[in-house]
Amino acid sequence: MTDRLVDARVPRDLHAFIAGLPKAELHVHHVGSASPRIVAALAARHPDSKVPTDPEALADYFTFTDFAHFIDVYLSVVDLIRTPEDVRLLTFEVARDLARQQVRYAELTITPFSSTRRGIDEGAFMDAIEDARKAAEAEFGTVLRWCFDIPGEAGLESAEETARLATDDRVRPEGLVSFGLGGPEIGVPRPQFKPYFDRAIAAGLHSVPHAGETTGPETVWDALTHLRAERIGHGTSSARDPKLLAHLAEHRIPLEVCPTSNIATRAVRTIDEHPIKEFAKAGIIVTINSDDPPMFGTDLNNEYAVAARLLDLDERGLADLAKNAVAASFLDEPGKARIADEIDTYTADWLTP
Ligand SMILES: Nc1ncnc2c1ncn2[C@@H]1O[C@H](CCC(=O)c2cccc(C(=O)O)c2)[C@@H](O)[C@H]1O
Ligand SMILES: [Zn+2]
Repeated sequence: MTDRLVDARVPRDLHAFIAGLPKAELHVHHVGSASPRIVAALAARHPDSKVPTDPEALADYFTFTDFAHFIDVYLSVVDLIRTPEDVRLLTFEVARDLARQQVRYAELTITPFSSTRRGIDEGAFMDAIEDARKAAEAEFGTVLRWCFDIPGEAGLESAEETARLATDDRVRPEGLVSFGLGGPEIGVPRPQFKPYFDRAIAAGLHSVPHAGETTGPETVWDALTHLRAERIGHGTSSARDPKLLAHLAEHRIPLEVCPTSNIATRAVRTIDEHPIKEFAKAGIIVTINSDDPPMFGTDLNNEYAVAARLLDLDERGLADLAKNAVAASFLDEPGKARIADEIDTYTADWLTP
């Protein structure tokens, strides 16, 4: 973690505990994870790009006026990924950044439609992510799995293409575990995506749409009812609907909470107004995630520090948060047990005088 990311209101020893804590990341975007180092490597290959490579200029470039502005900037980074070798580099280097934070398991949200529509061959794209996944697991020990998401604003054509790539046995990659829906929510009603989620679920994939990030709780209800969501990406506006909070708690639907993201995209005004505490109080399974970490000037460790402050957690509370993510993941049971044991051993050792 760089110093820029150290929340001074969290004690240093808690930062150190978080830095070494084995973790699972359930909500992080592939392209949105391109660090300045990765952006510079890609921009060197494609010098006509408008994305700045100097870290200071990049930090400015990654300051957003609203959600629509964020998506515009996001798509300019998507434009940097033009070849299967770019895809492989991005994926492998993202795994390196996760491994450095002791992330043992990550579900990476990938938008294959954005790459295939830009002319990358679908088979070569799948080979690139799978090759990087296997190489990363061998080199770093970090297990990667994929969530393919529909960029909803790109229309039903993108839904059809994403569903095809996720369900056709000849193309779908081995590491694919779930199906999602991202991008702006305003003007992009969730129910229209039901047939595509039905196909993905029938093919054995888990349903993990974004909902309630930039619109109200009704979008979360829609994601539950029409898309059969098993976890909700963000779900921030659920806090405005007590019945929904009770439903999420009762049905054990975890929220993928990304606190700093919500401030950076201006979905929430200030970090102290973030509803994470209401979620925890309502008995909802809260998981902590980073979304698009370099774009939001954060990383997963910093998100745990933010959560520690907002939820007033000590080491045991942080270990429980990390175990929430492991339990809510789509890893197999032996894999989950292995990481949960590692979290317990690490925490017990840390707390032993
Ligand atoms: N916080 C976030 N909340 C929601 N989504 C987020 C977040 N962070 C990252 N994303 C990603 O942004 C993509 C958006 C891409 C998109 O809208 C679009 C529209 C039209 C054309 C094209 C194209 O590619 O040509 C793409 C989503 O698919 C999602 O994976
Ligand atoms: Zn997201």
